[in-house]
Amino acid sequence: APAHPLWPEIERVTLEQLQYARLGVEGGVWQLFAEDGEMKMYKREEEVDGLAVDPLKAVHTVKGVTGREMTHYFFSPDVRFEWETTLEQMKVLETIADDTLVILQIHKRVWPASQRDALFWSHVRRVPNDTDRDAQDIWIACNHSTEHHEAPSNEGKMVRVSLTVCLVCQTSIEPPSDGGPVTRDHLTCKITYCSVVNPGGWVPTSALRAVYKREYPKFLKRFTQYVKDRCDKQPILF
Ligand SMILES: CCCCCc1ccc(-c2ccc(S(=O)(=O)CCO)cc2)cc1/C=C\c1ccccn1
Repeated sequence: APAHPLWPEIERVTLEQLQYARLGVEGGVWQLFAEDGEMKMYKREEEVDGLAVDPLKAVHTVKGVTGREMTHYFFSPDVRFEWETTLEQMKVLETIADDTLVILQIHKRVWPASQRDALFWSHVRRVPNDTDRDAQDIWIACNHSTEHHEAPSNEGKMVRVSLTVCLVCQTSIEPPSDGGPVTRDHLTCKITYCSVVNPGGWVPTSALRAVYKREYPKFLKRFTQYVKDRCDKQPILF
């Protein structure tokens, strides 16, 4: 593993997020707040210092793509503006490895809040499926707030959010009964998207909850559709 000061934290948080994502939404602590076809979005209403920091967990089933493809396009900064509609600026501050970056994002101002930015490391990895031999490997992409000497301190101009986000994908293949080649019609990708975003500064709780209720379903629908469109008619990446 690369000898970078962030590496131990990247390793720990990525694996913690993997376990967290794999916990179901049973137990009655999660509130279903949006549903669209296969996509189900849950939240927990929590406040930290009077700020709503509502953990979110979404589950979705997407046909015709693999977990490697889904997490690749989630991780790749080159395509982020094609699906992330609330992004205004993005800069890769450091390339730690080909699967690990430090990114600064400035998001569009969301009325009535002041404009926010997010500074985080981003990591993607394949996790061998230790429980089920003939299942495909699991892929996880994880974004977690960090400090970085290259990031502007932007006194007073921008409020910095802190976030931990993961996208965990499990691909399954239903091989064709006629023994023919596996095509995208035989692929199903089960995804779990988890996010905890601390808005970093005062936002009226009702306004923040309205933003999340509007933006998260839109975001996940748009992102997964983007990946389906990109992968259509392309060779499958397992
Ligand atoms: C009023 C509060 C404004 C919040 C501004 C804001 C901060 C952070 C973020 C955000 C959302 C998803 C990620 S990610 O999953 O890592 C993918 C890479 O971009 C990183 C950052 C968004 C948004 C603003 C809107 C918003 C809120 C949810 C969902 C979608 N948009």
